[in-house]
Amino acid sequence: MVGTPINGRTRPAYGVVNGGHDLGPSSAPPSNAGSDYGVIEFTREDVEALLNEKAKRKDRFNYKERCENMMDYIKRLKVCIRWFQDLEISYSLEQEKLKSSLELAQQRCMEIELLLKIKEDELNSIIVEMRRNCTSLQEKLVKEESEKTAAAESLVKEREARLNFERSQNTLEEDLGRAQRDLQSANQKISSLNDMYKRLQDYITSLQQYNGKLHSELSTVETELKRVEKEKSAVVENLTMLKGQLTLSMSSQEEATKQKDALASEVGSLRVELQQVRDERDRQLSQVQTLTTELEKSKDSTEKSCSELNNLTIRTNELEAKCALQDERIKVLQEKLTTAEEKLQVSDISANETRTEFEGQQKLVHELQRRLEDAEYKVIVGEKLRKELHNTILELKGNIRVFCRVRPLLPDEACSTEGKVISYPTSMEASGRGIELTQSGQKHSFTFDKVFAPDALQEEVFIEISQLVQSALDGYKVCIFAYGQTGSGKTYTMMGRPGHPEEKGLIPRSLEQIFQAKQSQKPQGWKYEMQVSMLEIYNETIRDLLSTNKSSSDGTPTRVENGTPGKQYSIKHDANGNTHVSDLTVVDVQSVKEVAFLLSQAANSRSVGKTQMNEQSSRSHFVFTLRIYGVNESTDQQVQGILNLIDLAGSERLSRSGSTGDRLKETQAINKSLSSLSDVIFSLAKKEDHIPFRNSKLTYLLQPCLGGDSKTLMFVNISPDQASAGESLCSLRFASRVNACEIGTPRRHTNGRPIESRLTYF
Ligand SMILES: Nc1ncnc2c1ncn2[C@@H]1O[C@H](COP(=O)(O)OP(=O)(O)OP(=O)(O)O)[C@@H](O)[C@H]1O
Repeated sequence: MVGTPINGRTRPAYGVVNGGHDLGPSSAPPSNAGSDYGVIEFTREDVEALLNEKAKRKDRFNYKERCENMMDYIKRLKVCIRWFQDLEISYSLEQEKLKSSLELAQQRCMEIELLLKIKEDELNSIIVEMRRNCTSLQEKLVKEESEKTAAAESLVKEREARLNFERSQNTLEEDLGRAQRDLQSANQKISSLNDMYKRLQDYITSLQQYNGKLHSELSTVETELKRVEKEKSAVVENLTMLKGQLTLSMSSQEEATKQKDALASEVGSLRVELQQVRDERDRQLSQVQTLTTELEKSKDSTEKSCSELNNLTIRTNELEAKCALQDERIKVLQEKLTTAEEKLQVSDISANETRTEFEGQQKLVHELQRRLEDAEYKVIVGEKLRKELHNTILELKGNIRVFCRVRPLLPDEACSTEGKVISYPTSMEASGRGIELTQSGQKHSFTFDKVFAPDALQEEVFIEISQLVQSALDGYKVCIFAYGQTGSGKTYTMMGRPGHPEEKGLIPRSLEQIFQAKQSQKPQGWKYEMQVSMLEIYNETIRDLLSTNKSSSDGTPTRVENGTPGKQYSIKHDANGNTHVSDLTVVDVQSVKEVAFLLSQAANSRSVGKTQMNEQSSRSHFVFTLRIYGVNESTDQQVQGILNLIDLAGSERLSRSGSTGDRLKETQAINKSLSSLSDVIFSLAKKEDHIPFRNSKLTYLLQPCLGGDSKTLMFVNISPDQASAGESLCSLRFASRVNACEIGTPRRHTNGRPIESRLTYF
């Protein structure tokens, strides 16, 4: 029997006992059997070794040994039995152990099965859960996938957007770069502008210096001019004397020339005569010769003709005598000719002398005239340059220009016995620009851009503003307004005296200049369109002076209601600084005549009335606007200019004017609007943040001229009489404030068509 492995070990093989005989005494117990037989390993090899031993010892069998061996063998068998018994016990123990462990294992198995079941249930539930999860996950997955697709799409979009963004970022970066470059260039420009500003300031200073120099040059030129004029008068005197001498010498020269001509003709005739005599003589001589030859021939041939010969001799003698006589005559004539020729030479010399003297004098006169013209030209050029520089300085400064005009004393004022109120400084600096007003013994001095004394003619005044008027044609906004106390000459300055063409004012003269320029610029391709509007502000209400829609008079003999009754004309300024007055009549004009007609129509419609201060006092502010639109067809240039000419109502003191009723209301409205004007001017002069343009219709209308980019000129009209000294001083003070106002640099308007032709640009 072969043992089966238990617990990894080979089970011991039990010896086979064949009736007790088969087992010899040599059969020894297993070698490894312990004395205590605790655990004995009795393997198959041990059994086989025992059997082999038995076989070997068969031959040498003997009983004793066999007994001993048997005994030994039995002993060993006993040991083996005991071992087997122990083994059995241990096996049973083991078996029990195994049983118990099997039971335990079974229990464990059951437990495990139970556990497994639980686990299976758990697993099932988990699986169910998992399936559910799986389904939800699948749903989620589907959702996720759709989301993913959406996300992918949005990613694509995002990418595109990102690309776009990157592109826009790039463009933005480029823009940024450009902007930075622009900024840099702007900074450079700013710095260059600053430099330019500094340079301009230097230029202004140098211009001022130059102006001063020009003034001094002007004075030297003037002294030079005076000297030249003196020289001129001396030269003119000299010239007159020389002219007398020249006339004398010319007459004597003429006589001598006549004598010479007579002598020359006499000499000519004598020469002809002499020639004739010579020819006669030659003819006679040839005759004599032929006769002599004939005579000799006839001498030889015949003596018959002695008588003939005698005759011939006589004739010959006669002819010879004649010849001698003629020779003498020739000699006399030749002498005469020589003396005549000598005389002629003398008269030629004297004529030459006179001519050279005359030519010398003429040269001197020409030289002096040229010098005079040069000096005059220099004076004109110097004055023009001074004006231009002055204008440039003012334009650079951006100031409102102020001209002061003092009117002459009126007949009822002339009787004033008190001292002179107005005087004019004669110093070089202030000449033509300064004015002094004396009030209560105190002298107040003012300087303006130009001061016109009472004797200044309308034409002289206009010459000073003609350049400014021209600017309107060149595309500038120009505003000229007259300010002053009532009766100080504002209307006279702006409109002139009606019915006296030589005293016409700035408005008609400006229009003449503009229309002349319009004509003269035609050959250069310029075409102009002009529009006129006229309004007045009466008692803070705008009235359209060109409106054909008039109602009847309001009771005042000279005042007529204009425009639609009760119509409110509103003033608006657009972004370009143009002013629009709603519904105002705008008339296209082609000639001065048309404008003159409109002016007379407006003058008839104006609010004027008699006051204590002025027989014909303007009771409103009059605003004349000429809008000019020019286009050059050859160069495609466009200009848009505006000329505003304003005759303000006169300021007056209620105490002096003695106004009542309507006049009082008018006076109050006038004073209020003029006081708003002075508020605006003061705010501008102080460079305040808020300028109260809206405080009156007048200031709101004038806003672009006072606070914008137009070329503005104010006339301050002054009355020279003693009684008006207070008002004159106020006007002068106000004017000097105006003069100090900076309104910005005038800007030329060179593009864009005046589309809204029915609106008034101011
Ligand atoms: N430079 C001048 N030469 C001659 N006369 C003048 C001059 N200036 C004004 N006058 C005369 O003075 C008078 C008053 O002038 P004007 O009417 O122009 O004053 P005004 O300032 O317009 O007055 P108001 O504000 O009351 O209308 C008129 O008779 C006018 O002819």
